[in-house]
Amino acid sequence: MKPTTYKVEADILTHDKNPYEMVKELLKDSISELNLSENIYHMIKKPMRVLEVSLPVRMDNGEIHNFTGFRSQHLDVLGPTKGGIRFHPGVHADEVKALSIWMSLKSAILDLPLGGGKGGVKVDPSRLSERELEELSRTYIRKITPIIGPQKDIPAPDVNTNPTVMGWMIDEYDKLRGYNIPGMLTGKPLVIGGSHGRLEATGRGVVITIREAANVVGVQLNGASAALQGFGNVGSMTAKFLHQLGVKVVAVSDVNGAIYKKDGLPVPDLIEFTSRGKSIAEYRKAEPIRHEDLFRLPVDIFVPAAIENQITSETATHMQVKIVAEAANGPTTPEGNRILENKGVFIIPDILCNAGGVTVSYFEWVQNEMNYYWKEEEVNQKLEERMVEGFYNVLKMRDQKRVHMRKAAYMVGLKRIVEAFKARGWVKNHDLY
Ligand SMILES: NC(=O)C1=CN([C@@H]2O[C@H](COP(=O)(O)OP(=O)(O)OC[C@H]3O[C@@H](n4cnc5c(N)ncnc54)[C@H](O)[C@@H]3O)[C@@H](O)[C@H]2O)C=CC1
Ligand SMILES: O=C(O)CCC(=O)C(=O)O
Repeated sequence: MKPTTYKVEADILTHDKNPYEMVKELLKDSISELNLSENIYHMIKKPMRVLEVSLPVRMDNGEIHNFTGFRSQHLDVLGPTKGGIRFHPGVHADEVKALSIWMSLKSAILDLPLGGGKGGVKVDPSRLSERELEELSRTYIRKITPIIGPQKDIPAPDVNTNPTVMGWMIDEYDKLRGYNIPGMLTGKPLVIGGSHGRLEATGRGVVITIREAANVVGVQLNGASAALQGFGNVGSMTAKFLHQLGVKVVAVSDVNGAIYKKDGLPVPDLIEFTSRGKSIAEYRKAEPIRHEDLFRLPVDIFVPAAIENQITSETATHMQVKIVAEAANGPTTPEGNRILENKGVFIIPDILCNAGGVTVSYFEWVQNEMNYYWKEEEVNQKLEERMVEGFYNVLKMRDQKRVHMRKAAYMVGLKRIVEAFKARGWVKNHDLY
């Protein structure tokens, strides 16, 4: 029976797990490592604009439920702000603020002419009918229309949103504007201006960074083992490309359960299974394990591909891995990070690791703007070049400054942003040191 109340989880905002507090600490540290003044921290710590919207939706039972949504636009010094929209019960203002800051850094590391934005609606979409979901998606885009646009702020998919949702959203925007504006959001279905390769892009980019990290660490990928948390767009595509490189994906999970197979899961079969709307917990060709066991497996590569705050002081203590590839945004708490760094784990930080998504979104937007479309090989080749260049820019910073990969990634992103501040005259030389 359909629930008639739409109660969502309480905010879990202890200070050390609040992603906005986490990202501010990291910004402060990295700015000081670059010997830049606190002026830069003060300019960058707050999003330039955060909009909160009320989203009344008539539910199938006739009642009106008023959901809450947000859009945070962090910084447009490098170009229009850009970033996904998530539908999740845990969405809150500080989460979208942090996610928008990560988007600014991500685009800066990959040398994209974009700033950072992010949006979200506090909702459990699994409780909505398709009609309710469509109405919510259209209502959300109407409410944020005054602040978005192809030269202002360009949304895209994130957790629990996908090309179908993007299709409804762009249709609503086009109706309001009176003509079609394909570059207004990315991650669209191909037939209405999406890009080849966008669906796979984040996972493909994650695996490019894993391949390069494996070279640095000395892990032979053919025959190596991996465990993944989350099997949605990013997790499943990461599994697919790891499998293609000969990596044994021994364990995966989703929100409902986790499974294990010592000799490696049949990844293509699992992707086919979950694409039919089934959950990992229902897959019978592998052994069910507990969520927490996923973190205890001795594997070469661990990929968090779900939500924030999963690698914590509790879980990191048990991890026995060589590489952590942060496919999710903000999956590691500061304490979890310290534990992994002390163990000598090579961490590919989120703002580098998962940047393939926004990179191909940028390519989609470019194709929309010129109204000329590339073949998939061209998109993938351009993605490969950007990811490899981003990876080695961060590695170089790590080696020059003798810092860990996360701080190095922040430093690469911040350096570019500060250059843009200078170029626009937002800061003068005396503000910098
Ligand atoms: N979709 C994209 O292009 C990009 C996504 N990301 C990040 O990647 C992560 C995953 O995003 P998507 O794959 O797009 O979302 P999705 O909605 O397609 O999949 C999320 C997956 O995580 C699972 N999950 C949620 N909570 C979990 C938990 N507590 N334990 C285990 N599994 C859990 C869900 O069941 C689902 O399998 C997010 O952090 C997102 O911000 C980052 C860059 C781009
Ligand atoms: O594709 C995009 O524009 C944004 C993807 C995103 O939300 C992310 O990288 O976290």
